[in-house]
Amino acid sequence: MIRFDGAVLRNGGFSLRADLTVLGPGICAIVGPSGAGKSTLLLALAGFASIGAGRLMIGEQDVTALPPAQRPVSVLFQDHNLFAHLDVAANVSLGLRPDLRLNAAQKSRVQQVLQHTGLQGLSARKPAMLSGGQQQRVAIARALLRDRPVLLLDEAFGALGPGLRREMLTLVRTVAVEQNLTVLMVTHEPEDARAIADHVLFVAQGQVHPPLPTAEFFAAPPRAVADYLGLD
Ligand SMILES: Nc1ncnc2c1ncn2[C@@H]1O[C@H](COP(=O)(O)OP(=O)(O)OP(=O)(O)O)[C@@H](O)[C@H]1O
Repeated sequence: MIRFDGAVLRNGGFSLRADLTVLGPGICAIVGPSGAGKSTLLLALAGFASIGAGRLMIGEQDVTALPPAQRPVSVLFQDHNLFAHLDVAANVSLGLRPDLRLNAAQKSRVQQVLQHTGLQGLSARKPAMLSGGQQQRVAIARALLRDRPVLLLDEAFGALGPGLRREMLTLVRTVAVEQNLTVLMVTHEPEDARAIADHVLFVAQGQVHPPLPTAEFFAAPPRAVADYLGLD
């Protein structure tokens, strides 16, 4: 469970009000107009944007003042930040140990995750020898190894074609269910939300609106959402 209590999220001169609960585990899509504050919301969850008032709870923990590395959160941005000089296995292993000194059990977990993300045959390749989708899978594999209960995706699949995009969404869904994750996923594609989200959360007009069940969000959208979706 994620809860913002009367929170004001700050990103430079921009501020965003948030007073809501996201129930987990499950997938919550974040939609809204460009510049509304969707990334700011994820940055605040990850600890990279400050919370100027109120508080943020993740599970039973008040994380309002916790630095990013100590939060129970892993983040995947569109720019997947792989290290060019490290092969796939090493890039993924960074999720477990930044110094790459893995014991046998940890090495076997890396192999498991590589298999799960369909990368087992590619573990010795450097990122430059991978397709965009394969690179994104490496980034997902690394995020999954971090074993944090909350996964944040910021337009993580925006650069992929429709087939790969669907494949990645399915992978996220599968892994979220298997690992009991709470996933918050910013997307510009309402179809992504329809495809895998349990809830949809709308960000607009300086405010994060409470999440609605996906079917309800699309079937009976509030006025501002209908405008955003281009419905009459
Ligand atoms: N470092 C910053 N300093 C000042 N203002 C910022 C900073 N980063 C973002 N902003 C502003 O904060 C507002 C929210 O930005 P944010 O990136 O959260 O929106 P978004 O909904 O994710 O947008 P998009 O869909 O276009 O990616 C925007 O008006 C943006 O110009």
